[in-house]
Amino acid sequence: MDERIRVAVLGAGGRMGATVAAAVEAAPDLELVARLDAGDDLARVAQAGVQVAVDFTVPAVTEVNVHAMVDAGVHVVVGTTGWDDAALARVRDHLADRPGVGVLVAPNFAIGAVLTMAFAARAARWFESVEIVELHHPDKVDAPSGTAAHTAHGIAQARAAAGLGPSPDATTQSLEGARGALVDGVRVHAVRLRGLTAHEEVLLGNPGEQLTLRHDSFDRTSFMPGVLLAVRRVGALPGLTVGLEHLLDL
Ligand SMILES: NC(=O)C1=CN([C@@H]2O[C@H](COP(=O)(O)OP(=O)(O)OC[C@H]3O[C@@H](n4cnc5c(N)ncnc54)[C@H](OP(=O)(O)O)[C@@H]3O)[C@@H](O)[C@H]2O)C=CC1
Ligand SMILES: O=C(O)C1=N[C@H](C(=O)O)C[C@H](O)C1
Repeated sequence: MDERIRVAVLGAGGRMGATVAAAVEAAPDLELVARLDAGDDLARVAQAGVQVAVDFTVPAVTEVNVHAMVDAGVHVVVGTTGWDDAALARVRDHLADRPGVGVLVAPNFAIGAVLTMAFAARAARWFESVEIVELHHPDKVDAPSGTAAHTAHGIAQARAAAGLGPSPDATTQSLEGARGALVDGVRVHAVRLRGLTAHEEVLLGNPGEQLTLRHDSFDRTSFMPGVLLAVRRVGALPGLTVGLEHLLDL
């Protein structure tokens, strides 16, 4: 009997979807049984006997896809960005009615990026100032990146737990946007530049010193070990899991 996990890729024609499809095809314990793109009927997933669907689509459709997969009893690994607390809460509620089904949403599957987020949260309480710069290819549709938002969230939680207020900033006059966007009270700056793939810097400052944490994804293959790990593990993680860090024993 074939024991391979039956996988579907949603957004299979996209930059990430095509890379994931190739990685699944190359994995001996996984079987790619469906590739879907915009306009394809999601019912094809259930018809193909899919066990795990991987969603790398666009922020506007990813939540609809996840609810459809959960209704079909299919576990889901989500890399698409654009998720906010309200959307995650709706998925959590939905999963309460579907015991045994797992959904894992991760803003970044690159191991180094996950570690950068963890290190940033760990370091945050020791620094007076912090700002995030994320740098991406210019075909990206959302800003700031999901990774930067997740990084800011972890830093904000750590600073709040340590009783730290906002980073000092005497700016009273500025052009709109010059100081970036505030995400959970943390300044985030988004760069879009041809030649880049996916990069992030976390700048932490104290009087007389600075710590810079930087991660670079030079190629989309950097995300594949994390995606495949999630595909293999999501079936044993009922309910909603947010972030690959929960699978890395950090
Ligand atoms: N978590 C992580 O580690 C990473 C996350 N990402 C995120 O993944 C997402 C995709 O990125 P990327 O691959 O670069 O984007 P692309 O635009 O290259 O790919 C998106 C794909 O989704 C397709 N699509 C659109 N609507 C649907 C639908 N309803 N059902 C199925 N497919 C659909 C698009 O088709 P069409 O073009 O025909 O509309 C396109 O092929 C983004 O949110 C990005 O931020 C990216 C890299 C890593
Ligand atoms: O669109 C991308 O390319 C990426 N998107 C994710 C994000 O928004 O954080 C992950 C990675 O940065 C690449």
